[in-house]
Formats: sequence, C-alpha cells, structure tokens
Amino acid sequence: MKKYSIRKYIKNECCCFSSTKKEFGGLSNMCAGYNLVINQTEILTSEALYQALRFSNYPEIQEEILAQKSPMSAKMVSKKHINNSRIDWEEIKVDIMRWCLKVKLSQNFHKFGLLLETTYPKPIIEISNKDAFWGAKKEINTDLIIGINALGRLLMELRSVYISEDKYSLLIVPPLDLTDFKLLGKQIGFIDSRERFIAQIVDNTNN
Ligand SMILES: Nc1nc(O)c(N)c(N[C@@H]2O[C@H](COP(=O)(O)O)[C@@H](O)[C@H]2O)n1
Repeated sequence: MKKYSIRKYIKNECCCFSSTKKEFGGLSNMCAGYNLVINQTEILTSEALYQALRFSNYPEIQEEILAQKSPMSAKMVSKKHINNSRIDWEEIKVDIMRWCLKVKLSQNFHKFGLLLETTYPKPIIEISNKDAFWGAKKEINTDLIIGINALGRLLMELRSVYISEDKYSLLIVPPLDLTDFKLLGKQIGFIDSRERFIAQIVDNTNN
C-alpha cells in the first residue's frame, strides 16, 4: 500500500475550500458547472466521474452513478456498491483522481485554469473534518490545518503545469495505463479537448 505524508498548513497562508458556494469552491469535485464528456457521455461533475471509475467492470453501476443529479448522491450510490470496487482501487485511486482533475481542466480550460491560477503560489487545501486523506482537518483552537491533503496536492501539481509554458499540453489527456480503464463498457482513450477549447473561446467572445 502506498504511503502519503501528512502535511501541516497555516490556514491564513492557504487557499482553502470546503463549500462549493464559497471562494475557491470550483476546486471541489462536487462543484457544478464543470461538465465533462467521456466517450460521448455527459458527466455532471468530476466527483461522478471519479466514483464511476471505481467500478470499471460494472457498467450498470457506472450508469447508476452517472445518472445522479447531484455529486453527493453519486458518491452515496458508489458507497452502496463499495464491495464491487476494482480490486486495485486503493492502489490506483490517486492516479484516477489525478486523471479526473486533468479531464476537468482540459474540458474547462479557461474557467478551471484561471481559478487554479488565482491560488498561486499558496497551498490549496480542501478543509474537511471527516476526510484527512483527500483533505485536511482544522485543529481546534489553532490556525493549523493538518492532513494528507491529497486533492489539494494534485490541484497544485496541475496548477504548476497550467502556469508553465507547457500549459497547452494539458488540452490532451492520455488514458491511464490500467487494465479495464473503461466507462460504460468502452475503453477510455485520449481525451483531446482542443476543439472544445476553441469553441469555448468563440462562445466567450460572442457573449
Ligand atoms: N463534500 C464531501 N463530503 C465528504 O464526506 C467527503 N469525503 C468529501 N471528499 C471528497 O470525496 C471524494 C473522495 O471520495 P472517496 O472517499 O475516495 O470515495 C473526493 O472528491 C473528495 O474531495 N467531500
């Protein structure tokens, strides 16, 4: 099992999010307004995509997850089927999350990219009192936040590429080299968002 180090942060030196409705809420996988398309299937949030990929060999479970209107219900449906998770899930879930975030960025390039850019150079943290793996917990009576902060670390990793000269390489997301990297029974290939990006620019110019 991979080990991830615990980090300590000082709250007012960081860009923190916990609610999708507040500042930096768009960084949460639960945030609406960052639609995705994989194999011609519309996916409402990166949370739904991440949860669906837990069940690569169960297209019917994936369909049930993707049909949920809210990301929280997608997560709840996933919990209900947890015993059918890919057997390698714990080993690969961080790679899957990294891939989902890359897709979120490539398909919402300006909107998500600019949001990421505004956080630079501060640490990004999802504050969660329940989950110190993906997020980090606020220490009572201190200004410290402690946890693995895996999601924040992946977002910072992505941010470092977005603000570099390799920025536009992020428009193409290669598939993960995993057995059965599938959505609804179909292998997932390269996600090429270059046309979508141009269409979004044209759209923004016309509005
Ligand atoms: N809003 C919210 N509520 C929770 O209870 C959470 N654990 C999270 N964290 C998000 O959930 C995703 C991870 O799911 P798994 O625990 O791996 O099934 C990830 O998007 C976290 O940011 N959020």
